[in-house]
Amino acid sequence: MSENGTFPRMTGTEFTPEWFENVSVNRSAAERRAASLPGRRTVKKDHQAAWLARAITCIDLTTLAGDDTAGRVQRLCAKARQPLRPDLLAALGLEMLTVGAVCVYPTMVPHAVKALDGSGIPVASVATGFPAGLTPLPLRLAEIRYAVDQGAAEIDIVITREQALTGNWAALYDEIRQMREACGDAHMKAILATGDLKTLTNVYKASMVAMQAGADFIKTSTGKEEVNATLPVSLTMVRALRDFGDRTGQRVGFKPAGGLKTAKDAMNWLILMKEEMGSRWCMPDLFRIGASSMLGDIERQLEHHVTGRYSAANRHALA
Ligand SMILES: O=C[C@H](O)COP(=O)(O)O
Repeated sequence: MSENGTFPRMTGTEFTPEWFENVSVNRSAAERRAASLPGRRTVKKDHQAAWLARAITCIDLTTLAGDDTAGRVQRLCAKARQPLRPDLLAALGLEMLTVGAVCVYPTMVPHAVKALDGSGIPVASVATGFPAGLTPLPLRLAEIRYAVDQGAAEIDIVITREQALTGNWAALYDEIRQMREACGDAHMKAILATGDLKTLTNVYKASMVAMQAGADFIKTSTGKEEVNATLPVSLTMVRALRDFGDRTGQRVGFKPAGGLKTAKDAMNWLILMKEEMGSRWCMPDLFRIGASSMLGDIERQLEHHVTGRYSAANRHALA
């Protein structure tokens, strides 16, 4: 949440290709900078438990599987309400901790809304023909409206990769703008599916177009591409959102997602955000981690911090 206690919606800008058309991202420089991040001491070791607790508050706890059921979603929501065992929470000196959101497919939204009632945890829904985004645009827009009607407060849309791959940036802008309208008051996260975009230059340009079209967050991946969230891609997107913020004063959030499974991943991405954007971007209104199976490892690491022992991984099996 922002300082005034609300989640401000982004307005975006007119389509402004001058802000990105001549940009070229140097891959080896991005890779070098990304490789240096995990070793940095930005987040001190002594404070790691606090940072891991912070990471939990930024997780979009996710299930996006073909065999999802109401029961699985209910169990996930119970975990979202109480992501850490009460004894660990108490040992860390925390009274309460919840995840950032629960992220599900559209038909699972009503189950999640019901299970999270009264918790203040928002339900996020993927939409727009997730993960490929290749259903006709009117159907993709209708899917957004359906999910919002069912109670989703956040919508994770996917972009049409073809428009990025062919440099049809105006068409990409128009499409995302329509999705933005369809979201109404719901927050929109734009998934770029960066593993499909071939170059970091495309990643930068697609990020800029999504933000101009009014995305509240830019998100790396669906979790279904061959390559999902990586640090060089994330660095490129974060630089784009920093440039966008410098030009417009708008604060867009960032969501890495896909293949992030460990407490170490959480720390690496928090270090990236802190180094590139400052502590303000390490809060759930501006940073989320999309993950179906990271929470268990964070819980294990926090248990080790508190008790000096690791318990078996299957004690923290869910999420
Ligand atoms: O949006 C979140 C991702 O789909 C989660 O991907 P994951 O299952 O690899 O954690």
